[in-house]
Formats: sequence, structure tokens, C-alpha cells
Amino acid sequence: MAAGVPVLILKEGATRTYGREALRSNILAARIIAEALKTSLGPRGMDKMIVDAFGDITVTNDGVTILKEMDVQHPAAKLIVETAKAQDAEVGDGTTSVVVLAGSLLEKAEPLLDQNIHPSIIIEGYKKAMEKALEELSNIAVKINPKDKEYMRKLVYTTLSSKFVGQEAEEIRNKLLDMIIEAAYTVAVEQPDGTLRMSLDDIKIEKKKGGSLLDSQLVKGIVLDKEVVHPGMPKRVENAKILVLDAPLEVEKPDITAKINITDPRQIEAFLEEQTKILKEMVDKIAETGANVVITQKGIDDVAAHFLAKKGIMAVRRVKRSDIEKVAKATGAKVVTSIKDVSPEVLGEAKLVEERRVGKDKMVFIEGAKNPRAVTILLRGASDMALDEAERNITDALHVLRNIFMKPMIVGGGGAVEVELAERLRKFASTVGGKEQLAIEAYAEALEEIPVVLADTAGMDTLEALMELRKLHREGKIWAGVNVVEGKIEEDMTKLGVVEPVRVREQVLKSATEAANALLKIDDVIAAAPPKEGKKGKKEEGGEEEEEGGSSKFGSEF
Ligand SMILES: Nc1ncnc2c1ncn2[C@@H]1O[C@H](COP(=O)(O)OP(=O)(O)O)[C@@H](O)[C@H]1O
Ligand SMILES: [Mg+2]
Repeated sequence: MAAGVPVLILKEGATRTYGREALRSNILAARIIAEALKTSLGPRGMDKMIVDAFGDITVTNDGVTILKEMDVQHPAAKLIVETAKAQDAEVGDGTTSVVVLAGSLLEKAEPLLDQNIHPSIIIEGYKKAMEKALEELSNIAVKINPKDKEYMRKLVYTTLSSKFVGQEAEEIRNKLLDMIIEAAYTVAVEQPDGTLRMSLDDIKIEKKKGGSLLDSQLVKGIVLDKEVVHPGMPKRVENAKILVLDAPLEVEKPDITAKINITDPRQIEAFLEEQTKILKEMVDKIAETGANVVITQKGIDDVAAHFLAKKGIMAVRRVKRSDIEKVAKATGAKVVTSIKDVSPEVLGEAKLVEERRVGKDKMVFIEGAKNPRAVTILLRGASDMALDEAERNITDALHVLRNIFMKPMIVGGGGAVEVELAERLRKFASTVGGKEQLAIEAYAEALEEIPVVLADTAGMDTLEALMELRKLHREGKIWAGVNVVEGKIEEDMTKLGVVEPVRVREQVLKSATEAANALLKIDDVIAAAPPKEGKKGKKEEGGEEEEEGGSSKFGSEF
């Protein structure tokens, strides 16, 4: 490489950092993110309160939520954030672990860099360590029976055990647990090989402020946060034949440019009559199909609503696109985009469609749908914050179930699996030798950061905890870990029910290693000058898009 020849002409104000300096600055940035997230790991993790530029407040200990809300600027930090988001999208869990592990891998790389070990050797060593760790992970994983509902209930209980503090906590957890388990097993489909599959799309979470979390309910069907359009319409329809529309029941408004010249009052009357006639014809056409419920994404004119009511048809308008899709899927309806395509064949079916009072509002319940694999968890709660956090916790628990359904294998949590893998990696390292051995040993040490952080959240002496864990694992207690609730070392975390889906831990290892290695590979950072004050507003508007673009750039490079 021809060093020192300036081939790049940078814009004024752009900065460029090379070599070790670039590497150090990236490592530092990634470690700062990890440091910030550490204290929220595990059930004793602290909550973070994040206030955005608009003054909106989020309180959470959910890793990916914290990262999404934090306005991260440094490119290396952004890469870590993107990795956590990818982890979240892939398995829906383990995001905090990924960030902590990636940060720790980079931290442990520093002394090696100080010894002048080339980054490429560290990268290679980390890769080998990861592969070995994955191999050992499947060796120690325990097979479980996903159809054992009671066992799965216990398992999900531990995911929720850290959440909801306060007096009603136990009651709330049990309530949510009942709904989660029931929902998951309702939508799960047995595969030919005996395993279960579930799609999170089949479980809708609808939040309605008011009441308490204990008033939440599981509905075997779909709940729409809408009222029936017209007071004259039935509020309850049994054996519903449902027309799902993506078309308005309105007469198209004339163009803004079109001008209607009215010279005679009778012309207005004729015009209105004509409109009424068109609407009546629409409603007649719908009634002819036998439909007794109409659900549309678009509007319904008051006159059309009146005619529908006269025919005894219940109607709901301005339903969200995503809900329209769910209703169609659940009831077997075809979404119709034009009234002329309405026919008996496109109708969906459900045993009951009913408007019910929920707190101060009314909602429409569609139950006993043709496809029984559609459920709604209707959450109630005193505040938006409480509802949002409950939704995140439920989503987490559902992800745990989905991951175990997909791959019914577990490992001990509370850092047990990490300590065991670290022990095994150290043994492996000695067979590799050379400088790579050092990198593999560094990887092992990085894994131990998970139990160390957990012990820290429980106020334990971290060094003592680690020593004891290593000792127990050397004695063959492979699931010895940190009981953070009681603040002590436990010989078998699986007995406590603190277990983790293997699928999540696999993904944690892969994502964290990939992120750390990607940063270790960079030896040149070219940063454009920050935008001038005047341009700021413009940049902020397009902020989201820019961020997306930035991340995909990373994605394609590594
Ligand atoms: N009751 C518990 N005791 C000890 N460790 C636990 C317990 N529950 C969960 N953990 C551990 O906490 C870690 C997960 O913490 P969490 O906050 O869910 O972060 P992540 O975003 O990585 O999933 C795992 O290592 C898990 O084994
Ligand atoms: Mg988790």
C-alpha cells in the first residue's frame, strides 16, 4: 500500500483517523455503549429513563429499546446498535447480552493490540473461538419437550419474574402468563417432525388505557379499536358474514378543479338524489351477497351508514391496514378494493362480531373466526408507559416460546452457559497455541463478562463470584450460575428454572463476534464535517432515512 500518498480529497472540515488511532476510537465508542447498557442486564437490571428531543419519556430496561431511543452518533457505536437491532429482529431476545459481549470482546482485544498482535490474528482467533463455542453449545444443550405446557409455563415465568415490581406483581405475572401460554398454544401449528411452529403475526396485542393490567384479557379472535359506525346498526351479529373492504362507501368527491355551476335550487336536490342513489345501490349490492358485517379501511358516508343500518348490517370504518389484513386472514375474507367486485365468495366468517364496552371506550370483537389461529391480547393499564412496558415483556416472552418451539433445546442461564463455554474454550485454546491461543483465551474471558455483570447487578463481589463459578464448573457443575434474585451463586440454574433457549445464545455469540470483528477490521475512519447550523433542520427531517442508509453501508461492507 502506498502510504502517505493523498488519493482522497476530502471536503473541508472532514476528519480522518488512521490505523491504531481509528481502531482505539472505535473500540472506545463500542465500549461506552456496552458500559451504558450493562447495568440493565438481567432481572435485577436497572431501568433507564430516556428523554427524547420532544420531551417524550421512555422508561425501560429492554436493551434494544434503550438503544433505539439513544441518539447515537459515533459510527462504531452505530454499528453496535445495528447489531443489537438485527439480533432483536432475528430472535427477539438477547440484545443486551450482544452489546455487553461485543463490548467485552473489544475490551479484551486491547491488551493484545498493546502486545502488537495484529488485528487480523485477533479476528481469526475470535472466529475460531466462536465456532468452537457454538459446537460446545450444542454438546451441552438439553433437549426439552415443547408440548409440555406446564414446563413451558415455568420457563416463561422466569422471563417475566424480573418484571413488574410492586404489590400486585405476582398476580399480574400470573395473569399475563396465562394469556401468553394460552395465546401461544392456540396459534402454534404442529410440524410433521413433531415440533411446533408459531407466527408472532397471529398474536395481536391491543392496548387500551384505563383499568389495571389485571383487567387484561385474551380474546380468541381479533379486537378492533373502533366503534360501530351508526347507532341504528346491530351491536351484535352471530354467524357473521364479513365483507372486508379497502374501498370507501362514499361518492367520490369532485375534483377540486371541477366546478359545478348551479343555477337552480332543484339542481342541488337532483345532485344529492343522484348521490343517495349511488350509495343505496352500493349498499344493496353488499346486502345481496348476504354480508351482515362490513369492515373497511376507508370511510363510510353517513348516508351509506344509514342504508346499511336499515338493512341490519353492522359496519366499522377506518380500520388500520395491518388490522384489515389480520381480519382477512382470520375470517378467510378476501380484501375487496372496489365495490363492483363484491360477491358472496369474498366474505369471511366468524361466529360472533360484537361491539363491547372496554373502559370508557367501545371496541369491536371478532370471535370464533374461521381460522382459529388468530388471537388478541387486550392489555389494560393505567398509563401508556405501563402498557408499553407490558407489551414489550409479553413480546419477549412470546419470542422465548417461539424460539424454543423452533429449536426445543435449552441451556442454563444466569451466566452458567457462558462460564461453561469459557472453561471449554480455555482447554481448546491450549491445543491451538501461538498468538491465536491468546485471542481464544481473550474470547473466553469476554464471555465471563455476562456472569460478572449479573453478579454486579445483584450487588455481589464480582471477582469472588467469578472465582467460585469457575471452581464449580471445573468440578463438573455445568449449570452453576448467578442467582441474581437472592444474590448468591447457584449450583444448578436449570433447577431454578433460569434457562435460555439455545437459539438465542447461538445468535448472541454470532452477532457479538461479528460486530467486534467488524470493528477490529477498520483502520481508517473518514468522517464528513458535521452539518452547518443552517442545514440542521433539513438534516433532522431526513434523519431516519439517513440512518438507514448508513447502516446498510455497514451491512454491505462486512
Ligand atoms: N432469575 C435469573 N437469575 C439469574 N440470571 C437471570 C435470571 N433471569 C434471567 N437471567 C439472565 O439474564 C440475562 C438476560 O438478561 P436480559 O435483561 O433479558 O437481557 P437480553 O437483552 O440479553 O435478553 C441472561 O444471561 C439470563 O440468563
Ligand atoms: Mg432477555
